Amino acid sequence: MKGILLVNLGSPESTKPKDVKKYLDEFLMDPRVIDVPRWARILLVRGIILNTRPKQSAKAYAKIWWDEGSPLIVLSERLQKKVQEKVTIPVGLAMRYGSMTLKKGLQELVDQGVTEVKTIPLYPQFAMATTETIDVKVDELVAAHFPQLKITRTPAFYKREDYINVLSKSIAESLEGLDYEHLLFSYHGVPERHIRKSDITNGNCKMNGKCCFKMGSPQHEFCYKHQCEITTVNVAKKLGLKRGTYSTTFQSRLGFDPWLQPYTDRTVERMGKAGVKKLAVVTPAFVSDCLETLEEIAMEAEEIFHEVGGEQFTTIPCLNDRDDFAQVLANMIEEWRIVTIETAIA
Ligand SMILES: C=CC1=C(C)c2cc3[nH]c(cc4nc(cc5[nH]c(cc1n2)c(C)c5CCC(=O)O)C(CCC(=O)O)=C4C)c(C)c3C=C
Ligand SMILES: [Fe+2]
Ligand SMILES: [Fe+2]
Repeated sequence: MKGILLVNLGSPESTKPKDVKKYLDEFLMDPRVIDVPRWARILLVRGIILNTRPKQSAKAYAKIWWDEGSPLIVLSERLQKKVQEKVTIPVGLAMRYGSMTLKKGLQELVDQGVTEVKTIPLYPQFAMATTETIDVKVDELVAAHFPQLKITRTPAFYKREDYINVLSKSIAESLEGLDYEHLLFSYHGVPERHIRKSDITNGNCKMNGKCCFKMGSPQHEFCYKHQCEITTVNVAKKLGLKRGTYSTTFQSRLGFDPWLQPYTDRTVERMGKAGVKKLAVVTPAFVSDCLETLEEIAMEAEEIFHEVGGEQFTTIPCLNDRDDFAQVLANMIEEWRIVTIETAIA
């Protein structure tokens, strides 16, 4: 029997600094997130970051936490339920970090009689720190604990027409009747080094703003920057946005290395200073609202904008458990089910 495992990032168990520290330790010690030699990662993460960040992040989490728990987890669970209602095979949910482990997620499917699993990372764009780390961890778990289990990976879905339609519709709904001057597409950033490492053509991506807009290049299957830029282009096309009324930025940088630019916080500040009064922000790298959207954008970025003279700041919700987004995932599942049936018949 076939089954599905939806996978998201995960959150701390609670907003207590000790739980945030445990979560950040697992997350940041992942070599696909902080991609330096292990000794350097230990020094950086356990020697420096974890001494101060957990307290600071715990305060931020406390501002966005819900009675039911982490918004990211609660929203992922609601999405899983909706997807399950639309398909006939079991749909599980796991997190890459934290207590809802991939191992538990796979085990729950196996316990229901599943022998073939399609993993669906809940990230529209591929990144080494998201999709790749899930794929690699699943392979490790299968080799160690589920040798009979057949796994099918799911490529990033940023250019699927149904996804772009739903993302565009959600933006249009949020902006309906709203007067705004500029729409910012703010994606989670990654260090530029990650883009170079994922470049299967060895150095084709120059990150100079031109190569990532070209179509049909093999490296783009793994180029996070390309996939973010093209998500913006496709949505802008779908919504008929005029040039100059929208732009792409990258948020949440950590550390001192160069990350993808332009940075969201600096852009928001620059726009406010340049006289933009009404700004809207959408965050398409996140499927579920989380710390990075509810706090970093809807609170911090909004505050920056107001401080420099901005008047109206609108944060557009993520796709979360929208019915039409659950349908996009159900479409992906159904396509896989049908292709595998057809292959078996042939
Ligand atoms: C598109 C998705 C994400 C990418 C790419 C990504 C890369 C990345 N993140 C960090 C460091 C942190 N991220 C944190 C929170 C966080 N990150 C994502 C998604 C991506 N990260 C989400 C959905 C969240 C929110 C989780 C939640 O519980 O709500 C954090 C923790 C919070 C904080 O202390 O600021 C850190 C740290 C790196 C280093 C990185 C790429 C290398
Ligand atoms: Fe992150
Ligand atoms: Fe590029």
